[in-house]
Amino acid sequence: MYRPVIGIIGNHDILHGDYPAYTSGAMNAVAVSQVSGALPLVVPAHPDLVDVDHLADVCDGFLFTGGRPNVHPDEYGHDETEAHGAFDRERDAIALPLIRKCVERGQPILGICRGFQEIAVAMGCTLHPEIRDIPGRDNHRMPPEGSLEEKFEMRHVVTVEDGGPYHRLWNKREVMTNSLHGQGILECSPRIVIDGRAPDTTPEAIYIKDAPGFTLAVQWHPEWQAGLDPVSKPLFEAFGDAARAWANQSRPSLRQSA
Ligand SMILES: N[C@@H](CCC(=O)NCCCC(=O)O)C(=O)O
Repeated sequence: MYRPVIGIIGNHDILHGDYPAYTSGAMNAVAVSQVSGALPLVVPAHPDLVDVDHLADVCDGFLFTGGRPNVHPDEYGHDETEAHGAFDRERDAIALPLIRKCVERGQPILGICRGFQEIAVAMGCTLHPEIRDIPGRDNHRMPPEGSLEEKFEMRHVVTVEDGGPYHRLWNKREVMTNSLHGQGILECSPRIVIDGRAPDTTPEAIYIKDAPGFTLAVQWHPEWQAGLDPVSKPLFEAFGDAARAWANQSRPSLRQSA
């Protein structure tokens, strides 16, 4: 079976105190390779190094991963405040136009956490820098200390719409998810459908209205134990199927030679 190429849009990082690197958590690559059945390609998301049109032609789909830096509020018309924390302007400069390009041409995208927020902003939503400060909302951040198991522990239910794409994927309307974010969607744009919410109403699962391709994005981290988790596995499998279908349609010669 042809393994489509999935570009992984990760982060600009500093390793060992001073060594600049373009990184993505290993669990993203594992999920893409072993669950989506695709070739994972980590992309250095910097406009001096890659261009969006070239990337879109090289890859069959894109995973927009989690990442601690926040989308810069300039991208949705808000002023920068201390609560916004750190940024990755270079990733913003690649991710947002790439999302718009993929949506326009029907190329599959999957958004995780920061990636979910990028997809929302690229389609016109605004973000709140710290959703736990909104009255009635819970703290969705990960515990500051603890093992990976503790950080990625299941924390709350997400309820999805009856008959929507997530309901069809899981054949159930309530699923348990982890939670490792501080920001969240504040004002939703007409292009984004909020399909799933946490019990405190925080948007957790979205897709893009009238998009010709796969555009699912979740605020939690399905890459955690993606091959075992009954919620993550169908999500990554469906993403891989969509990327394979894109490759079949856009690059049949590559597929036949594989
Ligand atoms: N910065 C955003 C997004 C949070 C997010 O993606 N967290 C993942 C952290 C894991 C990692 O470093 O990859 C927010 O806080 O809302």
